[in-house]
Amino acid sequence: MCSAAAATSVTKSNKYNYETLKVSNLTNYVFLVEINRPESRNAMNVQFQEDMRACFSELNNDPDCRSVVLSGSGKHFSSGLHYFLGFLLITHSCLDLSDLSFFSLNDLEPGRKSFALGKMIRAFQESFTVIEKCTKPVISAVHGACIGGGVDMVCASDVRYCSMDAWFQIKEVDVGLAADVGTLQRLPKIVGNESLVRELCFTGRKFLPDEAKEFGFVSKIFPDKEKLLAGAFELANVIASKSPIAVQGTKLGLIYARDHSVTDSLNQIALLNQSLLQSEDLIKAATAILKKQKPVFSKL
Ligand SMILES: CC/C=C\C=C\CC(=O)SCCNC(=O)CCNC(=O)[C@H](O)C(C)(C)COP(=O)(O)OP(=O)(O)OC[C@H]1O[C@@H](n2cnc3c(N)ncnc32)[C@H](O)[C@@H]1OP(=O)(O)O
Repeated sequence: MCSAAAATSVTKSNKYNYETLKVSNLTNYVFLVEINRPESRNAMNVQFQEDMRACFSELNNDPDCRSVVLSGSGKHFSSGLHYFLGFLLITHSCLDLSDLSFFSLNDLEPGRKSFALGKMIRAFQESFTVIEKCTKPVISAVHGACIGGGVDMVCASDVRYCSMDAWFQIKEVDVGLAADVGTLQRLPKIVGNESLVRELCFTGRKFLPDEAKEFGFVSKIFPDKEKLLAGAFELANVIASKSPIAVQGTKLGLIYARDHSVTDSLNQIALLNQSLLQSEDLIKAATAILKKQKPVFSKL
């Protein structure tokens, strides 16, 4: 079993060097991504969004990565949207990423102001959608608070585990906005209980691990953060030991099926597998079963 302490930091290479994320390469193709702004309880700022987009696109292309554990450093998983960004939303100001100056959208006429806000929202959305676009399974390991943007983030991951001290809050209504970066779109499909989803989204009430597990938001609860990470790494290692062709084809199939009809999804998987069934991984897996050996799959 892997521990957080056994993680090898890969920040020495330029590849995974981020201001707001700490990326470590665990053994056997497993990566750990930690939101690394503990002083603000991992609040999500503009730099964080940029780092997320870059990091998950890199992980997606990295043949040495087969599964990812997503965690938060310090006391909480994430306090959600950074206060300052909330303030910018209220004042309708924008950060110009080319020269890091602020400009007021209020100087724009309504049509242009509306397009500028749309662009900003889509950039926010993409910083979590990259988790879904990454074909390597992502396991969220939540401890402490997981608020607003934190819930949006874990909704985009493949598996959600938490520790006993975790709590969740879809807090957007309390800050005067309709959640617009993934919770309203993904949560109903995760939970399958529209009545409960609406209750949680309309009220912003906190929910705790036992309730989250009861309605299928998290699949396992661990006594503390250390055991949570150990459990998440154990799962990530099992996934990483399988054929990467099979695992990544499965993620593509599951996400497609979530968003399309059964007929369309059967067609999609037939088209995908008419290519993937020609992989050497099938022979390797079958031979290993017959010989009672552990298969070793090539990098993908
Ligand atoms: C990319 C995002 C896209 C979509 C966003 C969707 C909307 C939302 O996320 S709405 C939710 C907004 N978040 C909140 O309302 C949470 C506010 N924070 C808290 O409730 C608490 O801080 C806490 C997370 C429960 C943690 O409590 P505690 O452990 O007692 O720490 P504090 O003393 O409260 O805070 C320590 C330190 O962190 C700063 N901080 C906390 N949250 C944020 C934040 N969201 N943004 C910026 N900074 C934050 C807090 O100000 C403290 O700073 P000091 O300098 O030490 O005073």
